Amino acid sequence: MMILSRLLGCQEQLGFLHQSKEELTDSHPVVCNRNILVELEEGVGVAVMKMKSPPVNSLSLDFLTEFSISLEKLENDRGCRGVILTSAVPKIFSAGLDIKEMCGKSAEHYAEFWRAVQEMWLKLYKSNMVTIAAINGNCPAGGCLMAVSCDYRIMAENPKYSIGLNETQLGIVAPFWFKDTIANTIGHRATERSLQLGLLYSASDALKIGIVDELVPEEKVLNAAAATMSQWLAIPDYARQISKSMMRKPTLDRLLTHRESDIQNFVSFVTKDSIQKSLQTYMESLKQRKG
Ligand SMILES: CC/C=C\C/C=C\C/C=C\C=C\CC(=O)SCCNC(=O)CCNC(=O)[C@H](O)C(C)(C)COP(=O)(O)OP(=O)(O)OC[C@H]1O[C@@H](n2cnc3c(N)ncnc32)[C@H](O)[C@@H]1OP(=O)(O)O
Repeated sequence: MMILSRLLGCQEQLGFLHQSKEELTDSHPVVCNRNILVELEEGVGVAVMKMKSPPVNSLSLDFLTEFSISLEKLENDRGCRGVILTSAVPKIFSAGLDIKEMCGKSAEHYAEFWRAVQEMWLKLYKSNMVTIAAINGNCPAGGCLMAVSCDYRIMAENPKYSIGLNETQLGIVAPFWFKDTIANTIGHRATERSLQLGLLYSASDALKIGIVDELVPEEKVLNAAAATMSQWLAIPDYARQISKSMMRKPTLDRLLTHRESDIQNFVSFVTKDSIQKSLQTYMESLKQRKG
């Protein structure tokens, strides 16, 4: 019930009611949501989802809810066959889960938050559409999860950007389905090293290890994503979708089977004093780094 009311509440915030005439053209209907801009190029059947939640596109409960609703709308739109996921915030793809959602809140809040994280991943990982991440900035932790849940990743070749699952550096543990998703991308051994050490890879190392598929100059990331999209869309949808599902279903089923216990694990993990302390110390270190 709480989730339903949040979804309904969010649908109003989503701004379907607030579109101006300038934002709606025949060829590029744009939906300006609070955190995500969705632009559907109808003739081509491709939507661009631009995350625009400054300063760092952190994945708050509101953001995740909006993301899942937006993706579901595209999934149900027969005119949309592909999605390019990118960022409208300079230098940042996404800073991952919003740490503020995991600090000093109630157990009920943590459970609701974690269900929204699961939902985002389930929707993205099982999408029937072709999904391409156009990674135009830093991409740690939950940001990396989003990227590796797509079918293909193109990253800006900027030595300042990094990508990876750095959870252990915060004193927390990536859950099994984060681990499964990255292992499906880079293999078991590389995942073991990557997770234990909480490695963040430079763009060039990310290409070498296979977290990303291609590097291009920053200003070409979106064009490169569009070019790759047209190659993938040249394959008949039905055959491609069944192949995708064959590869991903066991991983999806594992979370679906253990969804409630995963939420309980998260809540009991994150409510530990030691974990709260680690997260607070990490947030303070982010603030101090600035100064
Ligand atoms: C046994 C197991 C059972 C169950 C599983 C249990 C647990 C699993 C739990 C959790 C899994 C979590 C996955 C995650 O995604 S955790 C998030 C990890 N993210 C990070 O480590 C990234 C942190 N951020 C950065 O490194 C940088 O901000 C940056 C490189 C992304 C950008 O650098 P900038 O210099 O451009 O910006 P900053 O000045 O650092 O930041 C601006 C502003 O934003 C705040 N902020 C940054 N990241 C976050 C975040 N992830 N959440 C909330 N807020 C964030 C930062 O503090 C600054 O705020 P102020 O302006 O100072 O207020």
